[in-house]
Amino acid sequence: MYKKISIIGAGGWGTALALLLAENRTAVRLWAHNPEVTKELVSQRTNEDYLPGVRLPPNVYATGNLADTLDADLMLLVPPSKALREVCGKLAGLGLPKEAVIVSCTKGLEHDTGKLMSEIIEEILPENPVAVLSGPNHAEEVAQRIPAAGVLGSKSPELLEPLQRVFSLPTFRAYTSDDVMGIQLGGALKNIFAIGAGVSDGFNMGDNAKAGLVTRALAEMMRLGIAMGGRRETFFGLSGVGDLMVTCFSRHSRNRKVGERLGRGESPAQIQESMQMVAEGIPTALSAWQVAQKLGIEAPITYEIYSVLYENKPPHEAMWGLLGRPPKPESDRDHRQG
Ligand SMILES: NC(=O)c1ccc[n+]([C@@H]2O[C@H](COP(=O)([O-])OP(=O)(O)OC[C@H]3O[C@@H](n4cnc5c(N)ncnc54)[C@H](O)[C@@H]3O)[C@@H](O)[C@H]2O)c1
Ligand SMILES: O=P(O)(O)OC[C@H](O)CO
Repeated sequence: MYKKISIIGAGGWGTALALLLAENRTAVRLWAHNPEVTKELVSQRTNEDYLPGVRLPPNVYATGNLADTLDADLMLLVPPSKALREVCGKLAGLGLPKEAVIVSCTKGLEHDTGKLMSEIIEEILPENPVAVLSGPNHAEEVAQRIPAAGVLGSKSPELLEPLQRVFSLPTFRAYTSDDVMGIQLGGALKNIFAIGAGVSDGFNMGDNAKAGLVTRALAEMMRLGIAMGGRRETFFGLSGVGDLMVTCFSRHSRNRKVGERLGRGESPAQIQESMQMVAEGIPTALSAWQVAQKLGIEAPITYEIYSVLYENKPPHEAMWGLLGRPPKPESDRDHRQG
């Protein structure tokens, strides 16, 4: 069992994971990027801006000094995806021991390279064993010990059993998989579709429209995800359809809320300026559209969300763009075409 756990990133998810893993009575170090957050975590034991209503237990030590986190046998990386490369670079520069097992809990796809988080970690910290955690896990519920399930993935099977033991807690059920790409692709791509589901909510379009959109989103997630190296069955699991459902339907989802605000008439710039928390669907829409073009995969929902976010396309035009596509069979004979 891991004895020294460090969590890099004290946003909502990093903080919820600290509360969860502290139940094992293990020492947990929680690193915050923002000095104000560190101050509050240390002095008040709370994180009101990112995860209101929780209190850190005594075995969680908050720090703003990354060097304090290096003495760890298990390190969870939970920064926003756009900061992961920078965080890994800092850990490498500080000499993170190569024995430390790294678990990426971040959901995203890098701009221009199209790399998943595990690929960035392996590039910068090539000697550390790497795993990922994904699934339908809103921090707000996990922190309140409302039951949830997630999936741990690694290419190294020997990592999975000890990780599963650490993450198996009374209110958290951890599954395992060797499809590291598929798990991360589900977790990254669903955020784009949750923005679309939110637009549908913002338009008050009704339950039929949203169910239709989310179902076609699953087909698109699979087309793109399989072309990028994920396995078909993984997209029917917790990190695929499971996370797609929770993010498209939950009142907690930041991505769904971004879409809802777009549907109600706010601009992408207005929304981003007023949002402190990360909505990964915004950067991922650009990365995924870049990848879809490169691989020649038809990705109409991704394209419409990308156009709304990056090309000032009005959301109602995006919606009509999707409804007005040429008729086609429901199942894709050629998985590249939508
Ligand atoms: N919140 C959830 O329910 C949840 C659940 C599963 C996965 N995730 C994923 O976890 C990742 C983090 O999300 P979150 O919800 O914890 O974020 P958040 O929006 O709650 O907080 C973002 C955090 O990132 C920090 N940050 C900003 N710039 C940084 C930088 N350059 N370097 C390091 N840290 C920086 C901020 O200070 C803040 O603490 C995302 O990829 C998200 O998709 C979130
Ligand atoms: O609040 P969101 O939209 O960032 O989603 C958080 C998690 O990824 C849900 O599993």
